[in-house]
Amino acid sequence: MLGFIVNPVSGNGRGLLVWKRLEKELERRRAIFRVKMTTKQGEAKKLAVELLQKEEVSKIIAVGGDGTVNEVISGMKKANIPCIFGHIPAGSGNDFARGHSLPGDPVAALEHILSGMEGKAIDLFRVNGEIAVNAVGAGFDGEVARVTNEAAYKNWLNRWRLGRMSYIISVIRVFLSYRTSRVKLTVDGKETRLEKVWLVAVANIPNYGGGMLICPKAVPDDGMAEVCVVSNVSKWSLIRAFPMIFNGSHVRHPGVRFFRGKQIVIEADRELKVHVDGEVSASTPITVEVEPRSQLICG
Ligand SMILES: Nc1ncnc2c1ncn2[C@@H]1O[C@H](COP(=O)(O)OP(=O)(O)OP(=O)(O)O)[C@@H](O)[C@H]1O
Repeated sequence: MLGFIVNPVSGNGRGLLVWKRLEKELERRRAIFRVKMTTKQGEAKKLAVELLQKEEVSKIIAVGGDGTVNEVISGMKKANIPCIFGHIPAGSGNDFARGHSLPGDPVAALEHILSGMEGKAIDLFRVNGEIAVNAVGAGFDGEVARVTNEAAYKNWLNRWRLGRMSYIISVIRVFLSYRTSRVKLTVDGKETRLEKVWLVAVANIPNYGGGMLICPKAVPDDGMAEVCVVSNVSKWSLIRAFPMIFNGSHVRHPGVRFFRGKQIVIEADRELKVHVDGEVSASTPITVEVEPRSQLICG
């Protein structure tokens, strides 16, 4: 049996519309399924645990965006009952879907899940005990995630289906006031001292923040995390270089450095906000550990 967890508010309401289409399609195919709708933040994790413990599901499918993907996989790991994860993208960013080349159209994505193929194993990260599926970011982008979450304009813009706009406003607000920091980065025991750091991103897939290619060489099943550091760049040089991140050409910029490893420790001279798959959850210091090929996905 298939278990669906739907975030109806993902993608500014797209989650619910996508589910209505899928429900019709599942009924037409006489598929046997259970569905659970989230009613608040964080609930998808609990629902995944319930589906695994109380129903005999062979696959759990998250309908929503990257926040929902994170919560559902976190629940699956918490329940510790092996099960294949499937995803139907209905969020605003959908980095997981892009990073794993999943179909964007909901019915095509369902077809893909129903096709019965064996799951493929992907790496997960553990960040101070919590699960990360796509990426973790400390510094500038952690602060952007915090400001967006707390902003009064977020709900207002969401109501008008302009969720992306609130993110852009937050980027500009944080950019104007952001102070860089000193960071000690330890990758598999090897320390590097970094000055004037804007951000440290640790990625499992190349895609980031809904369309950026922060770590173009990240591979989701190689047992390694790819680390991108942006440091020693002035504000104006950063503005000029920013568009390069959309096609991955920032890799040649002198202010951008990459590292790779299985265990990444980020410490800073002040507390830096950290986002995990786009949701603010921690502050530095953090330890990111790769859990190699620890989740099966329909991919
Ligand atoms: N019923 C609900 N009401 C309010 N928030 C919810 C509800 N259900 C889930 N959430 C929260 O909505 C947030 C956003 O969900 P999600 O990330 O799936 O969508 P998105 O932000 O539109 O997409 P993306 O992350 O791909 O940009 C998550 O933090 C989740 O916990």
